[in-house]
Amino acid sequence: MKYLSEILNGVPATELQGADDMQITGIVFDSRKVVPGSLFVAVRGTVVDGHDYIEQAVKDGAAAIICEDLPGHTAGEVAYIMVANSAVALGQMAANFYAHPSTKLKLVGVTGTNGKTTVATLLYQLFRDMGYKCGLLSTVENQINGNVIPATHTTPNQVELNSLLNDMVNQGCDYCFMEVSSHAVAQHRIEGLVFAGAIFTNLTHDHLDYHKTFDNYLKAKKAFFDTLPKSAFALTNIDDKNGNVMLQNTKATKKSYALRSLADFKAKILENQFGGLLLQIDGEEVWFKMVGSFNAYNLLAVYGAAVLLGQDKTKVLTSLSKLHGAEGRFDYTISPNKVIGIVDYAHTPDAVQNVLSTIHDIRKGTSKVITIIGCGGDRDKTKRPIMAKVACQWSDKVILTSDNPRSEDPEQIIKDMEAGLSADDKKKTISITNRHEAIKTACHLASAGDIVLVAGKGHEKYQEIKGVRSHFDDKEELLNNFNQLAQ
Ligand SMILES: CC(=O)N[C@H]1[C@@H](OP(=O)(O)OP(=O)(O)OC[C@H]2O[C@@H](n3ccc(=O)[nH]c3=O)[C@H](O)[C@@H]2O)O[C@H](CO)[C@@H](O)[C@@H]1O[C@H](C)C(=O)N[C@@H](C)C(=O)N[C@H](CCC(=O)O)C(=O)O
Ligand SMILES: Nc1ncnc2c1ncn2[C@@H]1O[C@H](COP(=O)(O)OP(=O)(O)OP(=O)(O)O)[C@@H](O)[C@H]1O
Ligand SMILES: N[C@H](CCC[C@H](N)C(=O)O)C(=O)O
Ligand SMILES: [Mg+2]
Repeated sequence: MKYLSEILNGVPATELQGADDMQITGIVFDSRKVVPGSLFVAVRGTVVDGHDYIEQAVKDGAAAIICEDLPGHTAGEVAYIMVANSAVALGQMAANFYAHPSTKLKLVGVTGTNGKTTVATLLYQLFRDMGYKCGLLSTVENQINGNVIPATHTTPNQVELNSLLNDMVNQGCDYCFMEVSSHAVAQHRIEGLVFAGAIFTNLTHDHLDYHKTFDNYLKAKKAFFDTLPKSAFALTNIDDKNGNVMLQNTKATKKSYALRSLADFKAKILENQFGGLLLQIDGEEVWFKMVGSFNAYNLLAVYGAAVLLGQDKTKVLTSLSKLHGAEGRFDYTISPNKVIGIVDYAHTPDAVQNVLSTIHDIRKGTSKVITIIGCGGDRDKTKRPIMAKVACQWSDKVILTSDNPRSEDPEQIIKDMEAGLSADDKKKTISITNRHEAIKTACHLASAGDIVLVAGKGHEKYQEIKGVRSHFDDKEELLNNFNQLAQ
């Protein structure tokens, strides 16, 4: 319980109707979750407008309403507070409600198209290995000192975020490492948080369904850096063509990392093989368990952030060299028949290209690469033909299949992918809508030494078809097929 006046502290309200000395049981932005005493925040969404549910919220006992426009009919006993942007106010109020937990630990956010989960997870594992209490907010899962709290989003909403940070503070965490998705920035989910540092990984094609243009997508990422405080660090990948843009208007201390350009943190790849990466970082030669040049960037970002957080360089490198990163990222296994299976979360054109070029660089001369790939439904349609094309460019055989068609027709998604293929590409492509059958077929086609890449779902444990999620696990499917073929 908190007084409404405390929750409204620092929130620029344009108009207040009613009293602000009432007690609030909780902040909700979904009318279906209103209970007596709730503060209901009407947010304009991508599907509906929360303002249309104000009356329902009042009927269900909401004590106060935050809105951008006053409803035509207002109830006398309810307080109505008008703000310029409800989502912004929601962030500020959630931070007030939980007494600003982000200021009671060191909060580091990671943004970029690819690598967020990997970098945030490595930082979490690293700092725990170095003896700190830590929290993690990621696509795969949220964690507090090793306890798992399931995640529904890459970046939680304003209320959940502050509630989780508050739990971390209560459990003595020194650090929280979190992913900051572009959706989260655009929807103001991080409003009201105070960051100790921000990391930019890269920016390539994704989410144009939501942001409409690449420029809007870039601006969403940049907005995160623009709002950092002076006390924070802003660490950017200067090899990325938009790396510098992130630093343009930030008040934070500007730092960079790179493999190719001049930077504050530099690394060089000495060896890249299935066993891991040998990197020269800051003059030290170190073996890491992570595979692929893209992971050299991730490791370097983690190293740079750890040093900027005041950690000892040698201690960081020693710990980091033992870590495996996040589940379902370049996760490889060798079958009894000597086929190499790789499960990876590549679901953007750039990630597919990175993972396949890594496989290309480190495979043995005669091995064939068989790629199983699909594209998500209700997501950016423009990446579909490109992902299929990239998969064909870098594979000997490609099986197009389903990856969470959601509300869309899976066959149509595959057709959208096929549209990117030339006649030659089509010769090495098969389309099998059922992902289980697609993985089975790939395993049957593979011989000793060949590589089967199952792309796009990584750690996910479900397949969502027509809004229904059923259990599905790429790694499990791969292992079952490998074992059956060995009998
Ligand atoms: C496109 C998108 O990002 N949508 C998010 C958004 O929902 P929305 O704008 O569609 O909401 P809406 O349905 O229009 O409703 C508007 C408002 O009315 C309210 N409402 C609605 C119905 C009702 O009966 N009563 C009521 O009060 C809703 O609670 C909401 O506040 O705000 C919701 C609350 O925070 C999110 O749960 C929801 O995430 C959806 C489920 C989603 O799938 N998001 C994905 C795309 C996403 O956010 N992904 C990124 C990662 C992407 C990446 O980097 O790869 C993430 O951070 O997870
Ligand atoms: N630094 C990187 N550059 C390019 N590709 C990468 C990089 N790191 C990882 N990838 C590729 O992207 C995939 C997703 O990685 P990861 O889960 O770390 O990214 P993410 O940014 O968290 O993704 P999401 O937006 O879905 O949360 C990996 O499985 C790999 O194929
Ligand atoms: N965070 C990404 C994950 C995509 C993963 C892929 N398996 C899919 O379902 O499209 C998104 O929600 O767009
Ligand atoms: Mg992620």
